[in-house]
Amino acid sequence: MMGSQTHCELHVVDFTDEKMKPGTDAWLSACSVVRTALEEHGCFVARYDQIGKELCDSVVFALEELFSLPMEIKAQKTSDKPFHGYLGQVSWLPLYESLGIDDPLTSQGCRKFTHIMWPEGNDRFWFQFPYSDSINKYSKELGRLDHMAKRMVFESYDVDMQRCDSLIESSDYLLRCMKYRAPQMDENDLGMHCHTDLTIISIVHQLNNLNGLEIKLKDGKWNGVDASSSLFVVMAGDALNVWSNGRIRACEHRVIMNAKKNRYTTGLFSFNSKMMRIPEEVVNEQHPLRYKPLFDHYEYLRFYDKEKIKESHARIQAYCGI
Ligand SMILES: O=C(O)CCC(=O)C(=O)O
Ligand SMILES: [Fe+2]
Repeated sequence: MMGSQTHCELHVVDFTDEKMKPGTDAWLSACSVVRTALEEHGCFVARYDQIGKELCDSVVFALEELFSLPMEIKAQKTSDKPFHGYLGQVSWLPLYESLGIDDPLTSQGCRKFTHIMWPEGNDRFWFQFPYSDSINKYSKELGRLDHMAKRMVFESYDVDMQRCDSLIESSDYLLRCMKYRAPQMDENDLGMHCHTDLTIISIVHQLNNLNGLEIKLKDGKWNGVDASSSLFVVMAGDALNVWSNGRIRACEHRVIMNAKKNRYTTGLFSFNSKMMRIPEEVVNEQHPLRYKPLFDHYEYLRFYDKEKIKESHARIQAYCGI
């Protein structure tokens, strides 16, 4: 599965630009790039330097410790929602392991997770120098990027900013932490099969600078994304496809493990805790209403759990198509 290119075919939005604030020309033109990118490929690459190498290193160190815990301990992180708990030792994804941290933008969320992994009250790992609060700090910065991306999407379709604020306020977050070990001689290089996420937006970061994430472009070609501490892939999930009345594509992506070392990635996943309504601004003559106008995100997750429909279009259509 060789031959994918770097991120050059994907749209890049530069959040390191000081002028990137609502109301500026830089912001306005970014809004239009974001909309084009999401309609074409379901994602864009964000250049964002608020996290920095040092914080990344400390999160990598934290994940190394976390995944080196015994399997029985990791398996204690369970959840009634798909992909929120521990996943590992999956026969068809032998390289892959993941753990979800609920509510990672708050220090209580991070602490609660710590207590599941270290029930003796071993806060040493999270709260002592040099990793003190690093996961929380890291997640909060990703959260800021998530909010900016959502504002840009709403603005690009001329949807009221108050409705964006209320969507953001009712967003639940999950930090998925992932580890892929290097394949052995007799194993293939598939880290994660092609899929779309069930989220509103997922922000994926190749944390320890090892490539592997590939995006399926509009024309069906696979496009690799360069790993860097300052590059983040902002992907539309199924719920954003529904919100946009099908105009934004849910991003199809996969992971090919060509690294010889353990690869660590994170994804900040957002879900809507309240009913989401398709805004009338995205419905018009050329784009007649495709889905039932009220979308219950957690019911959709339960539907996925029950029906296990792999293909994104078929899944969304079966759940809320009209
Ligand atoms: O690890 C990656 O690069 C992507 C992971 C992913 O797609 C997911 O967890 O949904
Ligand atoms: Fe994904």
